[in-house]
Amino acid sequence: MFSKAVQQYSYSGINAPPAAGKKQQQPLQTRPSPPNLQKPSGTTKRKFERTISNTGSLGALHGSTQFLNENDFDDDAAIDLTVNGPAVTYPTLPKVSPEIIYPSLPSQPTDTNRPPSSSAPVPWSSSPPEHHHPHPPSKRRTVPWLDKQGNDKSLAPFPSKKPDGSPYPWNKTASAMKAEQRELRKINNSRATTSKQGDMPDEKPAAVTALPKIFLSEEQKAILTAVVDEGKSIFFTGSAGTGKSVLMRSIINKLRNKYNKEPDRLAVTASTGLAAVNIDGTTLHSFAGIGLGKEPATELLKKIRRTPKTRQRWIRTKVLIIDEVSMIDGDLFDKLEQVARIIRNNGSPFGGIQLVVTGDFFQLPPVPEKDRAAKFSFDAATWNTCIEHTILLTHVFRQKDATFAEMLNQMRLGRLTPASIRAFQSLSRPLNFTDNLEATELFPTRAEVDYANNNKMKMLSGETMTYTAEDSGVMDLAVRERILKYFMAPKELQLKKGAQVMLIKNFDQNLVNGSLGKVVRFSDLEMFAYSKEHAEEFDAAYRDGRSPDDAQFRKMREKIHAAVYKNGTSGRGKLFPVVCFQLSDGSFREIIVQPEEWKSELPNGEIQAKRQQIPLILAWALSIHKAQGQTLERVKVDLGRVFEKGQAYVALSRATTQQGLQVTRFDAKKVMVHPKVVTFYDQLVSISHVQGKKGERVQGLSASEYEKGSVEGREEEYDDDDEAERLMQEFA
Ligand SMILES: Nc1ncnc2c1ncn2[C@@H]1O[C@H](COP(=O)(O)OP(=O)(O)OP(=O)(O)O)[C@@H](O)[C@H]1O
Ligand SMILES: [Mg+2]
Repeated sequence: MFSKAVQQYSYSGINAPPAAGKKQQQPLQTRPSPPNLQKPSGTTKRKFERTISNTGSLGALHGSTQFLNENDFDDDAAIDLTVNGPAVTYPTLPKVSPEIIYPSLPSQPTDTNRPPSSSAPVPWSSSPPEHHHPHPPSKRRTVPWLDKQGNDKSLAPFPSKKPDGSPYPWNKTASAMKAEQRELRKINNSRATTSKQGDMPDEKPAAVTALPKIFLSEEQKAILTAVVDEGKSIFFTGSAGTGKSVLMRSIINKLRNKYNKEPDRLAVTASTGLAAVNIDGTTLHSFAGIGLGKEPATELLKKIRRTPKTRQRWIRTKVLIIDEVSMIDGDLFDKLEQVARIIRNNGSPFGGIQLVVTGDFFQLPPVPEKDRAAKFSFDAATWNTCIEHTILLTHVFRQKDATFAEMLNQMRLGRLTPASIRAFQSLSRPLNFTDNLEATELFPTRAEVDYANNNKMKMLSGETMTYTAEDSGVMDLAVRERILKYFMAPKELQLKKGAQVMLIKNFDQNLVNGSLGKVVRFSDLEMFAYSKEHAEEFDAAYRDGRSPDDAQFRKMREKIHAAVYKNGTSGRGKLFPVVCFQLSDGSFREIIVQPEEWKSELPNGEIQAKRQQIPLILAWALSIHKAQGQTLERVKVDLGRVFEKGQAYVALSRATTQQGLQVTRFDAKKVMVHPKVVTFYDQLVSISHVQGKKGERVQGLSASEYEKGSVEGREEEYDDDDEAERLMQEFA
């Protein structure tokens, strides 16, 4: 590689600046390196040269000397040049003066019968005789490669066996080599099988924000092409589990690549802070710089114009992503559309910005205004002009069981048949799992969630480990805190051995956001690595139930400690939770969980807030708000508590199977669907196929029943996560 570099750059002579008053030497011609260099016959070989201007006597000395590059002899061919055309004449260098007188060296005895140098060493030295040691050492110096008889050991044949008699690898017979390869293959296979049984590969799986390798369906690919290649403004929707989020992550990845030279051309936003952090984006309010966005568009315009950064953001944006659009109010949509046209001085819909919007209007509705009913985005006056294509994803991935998917779809549309109602009511039986991992219970409010988790933690003995998040971002701490408030990862995470936890980051194909597990111990990385390499020995010493003061086990643990901290470092590394996760295929995997990062980022890359925290939350209980978008193998819902429209469907549609779902107090009246949403989707697809069997009346609500829909007296318990949303929007 170097010779190539030399090849490329060997023409640009490096001329030191001339000494003051001296004329700049003509720089050597810098020429493009010729495509190929041949070694000419008979022409002068020129080495890679570097001329140094002569400054002063030392410089004069140097000046007359052609320094060749230290690697010059690496590969002559790479350096030799074809110097076609007239030989280059070089200016004759000035005579070096004054003459350099070298010190004369003492003459050496010229005795001709001097013994050959290869014979035993003669004590010759360049220092004058008088400097010689009066009593030369009696013992002759030994030369490492000569043996006692003075024979050169390096020429002796290499021993075929190691001192312990075993053959050197290169001296192995073919059959010995084969046996060794068989042995190695056996070890690797056994290691592979143990990892299949759920042991974690040693290295920590780096968490990924995009979902692990998932092959998009034809429907998903068609939307991806329309957005990324054709630049269409698309709204894609579908029932829970139809792959909207997976597709949105793929679209964001592709668009981030497309605009990687101008990242501020792509704005990644979502209606809620939680959904925004899930896609490393920011909230729509924050992107727009409109605060809560309650004022009329003219006021919002003033607000935006007062902040050049925000105005610039509007002008630079080419593609605006909006995830979980169902919570965006229709009036706000219209105001933003008007702002876009005016700020960008562009009369096209949304000021010419390409919109990529997804969500499910049957799930969480817009946060209702105090003084008026919520207005869906599709009710916005400008929705139909801004959205060129609306595409419905129909293939449900989350639920493999078609009957269960149908039940959920009827619930989504508010058209439950009596059979489906009976089926849901039959799911009130308790769930029994043998691996002491309980179902995660979903509650409408955070207070109920904290109460349930804390109760469970109190029942665990053992020490509490507290992990405090490392936060960074905008300087204004109040603003930063408001954003961090809606991060899934908590500021303080308290864990105990035996705690039920949920992974809140995608690690790989099997360990994803939503995977459920139990904390089995706390360990530093060295000890964890040892426990993987010496699983049996470690398990025997540390398995549960081994009383710590049992001498036998104490000895085993001391031996392991000595092996792990062999260089005497008593200082154990930081302790992290070791969690045994249950995978979707029923197997288990044990990993050590280290801190991961979440951030809320503006299109220009400005980090509003960033959090480093262990990617786990307590998972005996979870709020429906936080469960939005999650896929859960084991889930419990008390429908008697649910009061917000769409929440029942959001809660139950997290489950992947009926076996993993427990529903108590199922009441079809709680299934509240806004008739406008039904009409909107009717236009997308005839929903006749979900009508009940001939003559069966399907359960549904009229518009008035829907408006009355919220259960009396429970509004005050609004999930304070939504309060956080409201607050967060204030931040914007
Ligand atoms: N093309 C695909 N191939 C295989 N699995 C997929 C595919 N797309 C999505 N999935 C899986 O289906 C489940 C649901 O996907 P995703 O969360 O994207 O659905 P969603 O429509 O966003 O659901 P929700 O409305 O609840 O947010 C996930 O477990 C995901 O891994
Ligand atoms: Mg989703």
